[in-house]
Amino acid sequence: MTDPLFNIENLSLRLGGRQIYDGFSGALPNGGLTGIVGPNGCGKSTLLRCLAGVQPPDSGRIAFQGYPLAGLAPAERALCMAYLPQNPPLVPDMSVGGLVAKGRTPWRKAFRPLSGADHEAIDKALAATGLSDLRTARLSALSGGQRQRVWLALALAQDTPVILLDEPTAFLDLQHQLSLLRLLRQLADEQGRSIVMVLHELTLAGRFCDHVMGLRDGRLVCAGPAEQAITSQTVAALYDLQADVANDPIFGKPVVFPRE
Ligand SMILES: Nc1ncnc2c1ncn2[C@@H]1O[C@H](COP(=O)(O)OP(=O)(O)OP(=O)(O)O)[C@@H](O)[C@H]1O
Repeated sequence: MTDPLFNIENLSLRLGGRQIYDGFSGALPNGGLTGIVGPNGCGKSTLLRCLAGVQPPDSGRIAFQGYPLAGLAPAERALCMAYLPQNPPLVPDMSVGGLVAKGRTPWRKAFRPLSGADHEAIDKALAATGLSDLRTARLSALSGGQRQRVWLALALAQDTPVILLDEPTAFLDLQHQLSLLRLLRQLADEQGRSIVMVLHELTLAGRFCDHVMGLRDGRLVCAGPAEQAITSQTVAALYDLQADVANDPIFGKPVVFPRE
Protein backbone atom coordinates (compact mmCIF):
# COMPACT_ATOMS: atom_id res chain seq x y z
CA MET A 1 0.00 0.00 0.00
CA THR A 2 1.40 3.43 -0.89
CA ASP A 3 1.73 6.09 1.78
CA PRO A 4 -0.81 8.91 1.69
CA LEU A 5 0.33 12.30 0.45
CA PHE A 6 -0.08 13.64 3.98
CA ASN A 7 -0.89 11.70 7.11
CA ILE A 8 -1.84 13.95 10.00
CA GLU A 9 -1.76 12.45 13.47
CA ASN A 10 -3.05 14.05 16.60
CA LEU A 11 -2.25 17.63 15.55
CA SER A 12 -2.71 20.30 18.17
CA LEU A 13 -2.13 23.99 17.68
CA ARG A 14 -2.90 27.10 19.68
CA LEU A 15 -2.65 30.56 18.05
CA GLY A 16 -3.29 33.91 19.70
CA GLY A 17 -4.73 32.23 22.79
CA ARG A 18 -7.15 30.15 20.73
CA GLN A 19 -7.10 26.36 20.33
CA ILE A 20 -7.26 25.85 16.56
CA TYR A 21 -6.80 22.03 16.57
CA ASP A 22 -6.93 19.68 19.49
CA GLY A 23 -5.88 16.23 18.32
CA PHE A 24 -6.73 16.58 14.62
CA SER A 25 -6.07 13.45 12.56
CA GLY A 26 -6.71 12.70 8.91
CA ALA A 27 -5.10 11.66 5.66
CA LEU A 28 -4.94 13.19 2.20
CA PRO A 29 -4.48 10.78 -0.70
CA ASN A 30 -1.65 10.85 -3.19
CA GLY A 31 -2.50 12.14 -6.65
CA GLY A 32 -5.58 13.91 -7.92
CA LEU A 33 -7.30 16.96 -6.51
CA THR A 34 -8.20 17.25 -2.85
CA GLY A 35 -10.50 20.06 -1.74
CA ILE A 36 -10.58 21.37 1.82
CA VAL A 37 -13.94 22.98 2.61
CA GLY A 38 -15.71 24.36 5.64
CA PRO A 39 -17.05 27.58 7.17
CA ASN A 40 -14.98 30.73 7.69
CA GLY A 41 -12.51 30.41 10.52
CA CYS A 42 -12.77 26.59 10.80
CA GLY A 43 -9.04 26.13 10.22
CA LYS A 44 -8.65 25.40 6.50
CA SER A 45 -5.87 27.89 5.75
CA THR A 46 -4.03 27.01 8.93
CA LEU A 47 -4.15 23.34 7.98
CA LEU A 48 -2.71 24.15 4.56
CA ARG A 49 0.04 26.18 6.26
CA CYS A 50 0.81 23.17 8.48
CA LEU A 51 0.94 20.89 5.40
CA ALA A 52 3.21 23.39 3.63
CA GLY A 53 5.53 23.22 6.63
CA VAL A 54 5.31 26.96 7.34
CA GLN A 55 3.21 26.58 10.50
CA PRO A 56 4.73 24.11 12.95
CA PRO A 57 2.11 22.46 15.19
CA ASP A 58 2.46 22.50 18.97
CA SER A 59 2.24 18.73 19.00
CA GLY A 60 1.35 15.85 16.71
CA ARG A 61 2.92 14.59 13.52
CA ILE A 62 2.54 15.21 9.82
CA ALA A 63 4.03 12.63 7.49
CA PHE A 64 4.63 13.67 3.89
CA GLN A 65 4.62 10.58 1.67
CA GLY A 66 5.66 8.52 4.67
CA TYR A 67 8.44 10.84 5.91
CA PRO A 68 8.25 13.33 8.78
CA LEU A 69 7.46 16.71 7.22
CA ALA A 70 9.35 18.44 10.01
CA GLY A 71 12.53 16.67 8.85
CA LEU A 72 12.50 18.43 5.47
CA ALA A 73 14.55 21.63 5.19
CA PRO A 74 12.76 24.57 3.50
CA ALA A 75 14.95 24.19 0.40
CA GLU A 76 14.03 20.49 0.15
CA ARG A 77 10.35 21.26 0.67
CA ALA A 78 10.44 23.85 -2.11
CA LEU A 79 11.50 21.17 -4.59
CA CYS A 80 8.59 18.93 -3.53
CA MET A 81 5.74 21.35 -3.04
CA ALA A 82 4.60 24.79 -4.14
CA TYR A 83 2.42 26.67 -1.69
CA LEU A 84 0.24 29.61 -2.64
CA PRO A 85 -1.16 31.33 0.45
CA GLN A 86 -4.51 33.11 0.58
CA ASN A 87 -2.78 36.50 0.77
CA PRO A 88 0.50 36.35 -1.11
CA PRO A 89 3.24 38.60 0.29
CA LEU A 90 3.55 42.19 -0.81
CA VAL A 91 6.27 42.48 -3.41
CA PRO A 92 7.86 45.50 -5.08
CA ASP A 93 6.28 46.44 -8.38
CA MET A 94 7.85 44.37 -11.17
CA SER A 95 6.88 42.71 -14.42
CA VAL A 96 4.59 39.67 -14.55
CA GLY A 97 7.43 37.59 -16.07
CA GLY A 98 9.79 38.82 -13.33
CA LEU A 99 7.51 37.61 -10.55
CA VAL A 100 6.76 34.29 -12.21
CA ALA A 101 10.53 33.74 -12.58
CA LYS A 102 10.76 33.80 -8.76
CA GLY A 103 9.04 30.41 -8.86
CA ARG A 104 12.29 29.01 -10.25
CA THR A 105 14.34 30.10 -7.20
CA PRO A 106 14.49 26.61 -5.61
CA TRP A 107 16.02 25.20 -8.80
CA ARG A 108 18.56 27.94 -9.48
CA LYS A 109 22.17 28.29 -8.50
CA ALA A 110 23.03 31.63 -6.92
CA PHE A 111 24.04 34.40 -9.33
CA ARG A 112 23.40 32.25 -12.40
CA PRO A 113 21.11 33.47 -15.18
CA LEU A 114 17.87 31.61 -15.91
CA SER A 115 18.56 28.29 -17.62
CA GLY A 116 16.74 26.86 -20.63
CA ALA A 117 14.66 24.71 -18.26
CA ASP A 118 13.78 27.81 -16.22
CA HIS A 119 12.63 29.70 -19.34
CA GLU A 120 10.60 26.69 -20.45
CA ALA A 121 8.86 26.34 -17.07
CA ILE A 122 8.09 30.08 -16.98
CA ASP A 123 6.72 30.08 -20.54
CA LYS A 124 4.53 27.06 -19.76
CA ALA A 125 3.23 28.59 -16.54
CA LEU A 126 2.40 31.90 -18.27
CA ALA A 127 0.65 30.10 -21.13
CA ALA A 128 -1.31 27.81 -18.78
CA THR A 129 -2.64 30.79 -16.83
CA GLY A 130 -3.42 32.84 -19.96
CA LEU A 131 -0.79 35.45 -19.12
CA SER A 132 1.64 35.16 -22.05
CA ASP A 133 0.45 38.50 -23.46
CA LEU A 134 0.92 40.19 -20.09
CA ARG A 135 4.49 38.98 -19.52
CA THR A 136 5.97 42.48 -19.63
CA ALA A 137 3.06 44.23 -17.85
CA ARG A 138 3.73 45.71 -14.41
CA LEU A 139 2.00 44.08 -11.46
CA SER A 140 0.62 47.48 -10.44
CA ALA A 141 -1.30 47.66 -13.72
CA LEU A 142 -3.19 44.39 -13.20
CA SER A 143 -6.65 43.66 -11.84
CA GLY A 144 -7.05 41.56 -8.68
CA GLY A 145 -7.96 38.46 -10.70
CA GLN A 146 -5.03 38.90 -13.08
CA ARG A 147 -2.68 39.29 -10.11
CA GLN A 148 -4.06 36.09 -8.61
CA ARG A 149 -3.28 34.29 -11.87
CA VAL A 150 0.30 35.63 -11.75
CA TRP A 151 0.77 34.09 -8.29
CA LEU A 152 -0.67 30.85 -9.56
CA ALA A 153 1.76 30.99 -12.50
CA LEU A 154 4.61 31.46 -10.02
CA ALA A 155 3.49 28.31 -8.18
CA LEU A 156 3.24 26.39 -11.47
CA ALA A 157 6.68 27.59 -12.60
CA GLN A 158 8.09 26.02 -9.44
CA ASP A 159 7.28 22.75 -11.20
CA THR A 160 6.74 20.60 -8.13
CA PRO A 161 4.89 17.28 -7.87
CA VAL A 162 2.67 18.72 -5.11
CA ILE A 163 0.81 22.03 -5.26
CA LEU A 164 -1.00 23.56 -2.26
CA LEU A 165 -3.39 26.40 -3.08
CA ASP A 166 -5.40 28.51 -0.67
CA GLU A 167 -8.61 29.72 -2.32
CA PRO A 168 -7.10 29.90 -5.81
CA THR A 169 -10.45 30.90 -7.34
CA ALA A 170 -11.25 33.69 -4.87
CA PHE A 171 -10.82 36.67 -7.19
CA LEU A 172 -11.60 34.97 -10.47
CA ASP A 173 -14.68 35.37 -12.67
CA LEU A 174 -16.60 32.18 -13.48
CA GLN A 175 -14.82 31.62 -16.79
CA HIS A 176 -11.39 31.90 -15.16
CA GLN A 177 -12.49 29.77 -12.17
CA LEU A 178 -13.44 27.00 -14.57
CA SER A 179 -10.33 27.32 -16.70
CA LEU A 180 -8.14 27.26 -13.56
CA LEU A 181 -9.88 24.16 -12.19
CA ARG A 182 -9.70 22.44 -15.59
CA LEU A 183 -5.98 23.25 -15.70
CA LEU A 184 -5.45 21.76 -12.23
CA ARG A 185 -7.44 18.67 -13.28
CA GLN A 186 -5.16 18.33 -16.30
CA LEU A 187 -2.00 18.69 -14.18
CA ALA A 188 -3.30 15.92 -11.92
CA ASP A 189 -4.56 13.62 -14.68
CA GLU A 190 -1.80 14.04 -17.25
CA GLN A 191 1.23 14.79 -15.10
CA GLY A 192 0.31 12.89 -11.93
CA ARG A 193 0.60 15.93 -9.70
CA SER A 194 -1.10 16.00 -6.32
CA ILE A 195 -3.07 19.19 -5.76
CA VAL A 196 -4.59 20.24 -2.45
CA MET A 197 -6.72 23.38 -2.36
CA VAL A 198 -8.98 25.28 -0.04
CA LEU A 199 -12.26 26.06 -1.76
CA HIS A 200 -15.51 27.68 -0.64
CA GLU A 201 -17.69 26.76 -3.58
CA LEU A 202 -19.00 23.27 -2.78
CA THR A 203 -20.41 22.59 -6.23
CA LEU A 204 -17.05 23.36 -7.85
CA ALA A 205 -15.29 21.26 -5.21
CA GLY A 206 -17.75 18.44 -5.94
CA ARG A 207 -17.24 18.66 -9.65
CA PHE A 208 -13.46 18.96 -9.80
CA CYS A 209 -12.08 17.29 -6.68
CA ASP A 210 -11.51 13.56 -6.31
CA HIS A 211 -11.37 13.84 -2.57
CA VAL A 212 -13.01 16.35 -0.24
CA MET A 213 -12.20 17.06 3.37
CA GLY A 214 -14.70 19.09 5.42
CA LEU A 215 -13.66 20.91 8.60
CA ARG A 216 -15.59 22.69 11.30
CA ASP A 217 -14.14 24.25 14.44
CA GLY A 218 -10.78 22.61 13.77
CA ARG A 219 -12.32 19.13 13.54
CA LEU A 220 -12.74 16.77 10.64
CA VAL A 221 -16.44 16.45 9.78
CA CYS A 222 -16.17 14.45 6.55
CA ALA A 223 -13.54 13.10 4.20
CA GLY A 224 -13.76 10.93 1.15
CA PRO A 225 -14.68 10.93 -2.51
CA ALA A 226 -16.68 14.08 -3.38
CA GLU A 227 -19.95 12.12 -3.74
CA GLN A 228 -19.61 10.81 -0.19
CA ALA A 229 -18.22 13.94 1.43
CA ILE A 230 -20.78 16.39 -0.02
CA THR A 231 -24.28 15.35 1.06
CA SER A 232 -27.27 17.06 2.71
CA GLN A 233 -26.04 15.67 6.04
CA THR A 234 -22.48 16.94 5.71
CA VAL A 235 -23.63 20.38 4.45
CA ALA A 236 -25.85 20.63 7.56
CA ALA A 237 -23.04 19.44 9.82
CA LEU A 238 -20.52 21.86 8.29
CA TYR A 239 -22.60 25.00 7.83
CA ASP A 240 -25.86 24.52 9.84
CA LEU A 241 -27.58 24.85 6.49
CA GLN A 242 -30.47 22.88 5.02
CA ALA A 243 -29.58 21.93 1.47
CA ASP A 244 -30.50 19.32 -1.10
CA VAL A 245 -27.63 17.68 -2.87
CA ALA A 246 -28.41 16.28 -6.31
CA ASN A 247 -26.31 14.50 -8.88
CA ASP A 248 -25.39 16.65 -11.86
CA PRO A 249 -26.86 14.75 -14.83
CA ILE A 250 -23.93 15.69 -17.10
CA PHE A 251 -20.92 15.39 -14.80
CA GLY A 252 -22.41 12.88 -12.34
CA LYS A 253 -21.10 15.02 -9.47
CA PRO A 254 -22.84 16.53 -6.45
CA VAL A 255 -24.57 19.91 -6.83
CA VAL A 256 -25.70 21.76 -3.72
CA PHE A 257 -29.08 23.55 -3.60
CA PRO A 258 -29.45 25.57 -0.38
CA ARG A 259 -33.05 25.47 0.87
CA GLU A 260 -32.92 28.47 3.17
N1 LIG B 1 -1.69 33.89 13.45
C1 LIG B 1 -2.87 33.75 14.08
N2 LIG B 1 -3.04 34.24 15.33
C2 LIG B 1 -4.20 34.09 15.98
N3 LIG B 1 -5.27 33.44 15.48
C3 LIG B 1 -5.15 32.94 14.25
C4 LIG B 1 -3.96 33.06 13.47
N4 LIG B 1 -4.15 32.45 12.29
C5 LIG B 1 -5.41 31.98 12.30
N5 LIG B 1 -6.00 32.27 13.47
C6 LIG B 1 -7.36 31.90 13.87
O1 LIG B 1 -7.49 30.52 13.58
C7 LIG B 1 -8.80 30.23 13.13
C8 LIG B 1 -8.71 29.49 11.81
O2 LIG B 1 -8.19 30.38 10.84
P1 LIG B 1 -8.03 29.94 9.32
O3 LIG B 1 -7.49 31.11 8.59
O4 LIG B 1 -7.29 28.68 9.27
O5 LIG B 1 -9.55 29.69 8.94
P2 LIG B 1 -10.19 29.39 7.50
O6 LIG B 1 -11.05 28.19 7.67
O7 LIG B 1 -9.14 29.32 6.46
O8 LIG B 1 -11.10 30.67 7.31
P3 LIG B 1 -11.58 31.48 6.00
O9 LIG B 1 -12.56 30.60 5.27
O10 LIG B 1 -12.26 32.67 6.58
O11 LIG B 1 -10.37 31.84 5.19
C9 LIG B 1 -9.53 31.57 13.02
O12 LIG B 1 -10.32 31.73 14.17
C10 LIG B 1 -8.42 32.58 13.01
O13 LIG B 1 -8.83 33.77 13.61
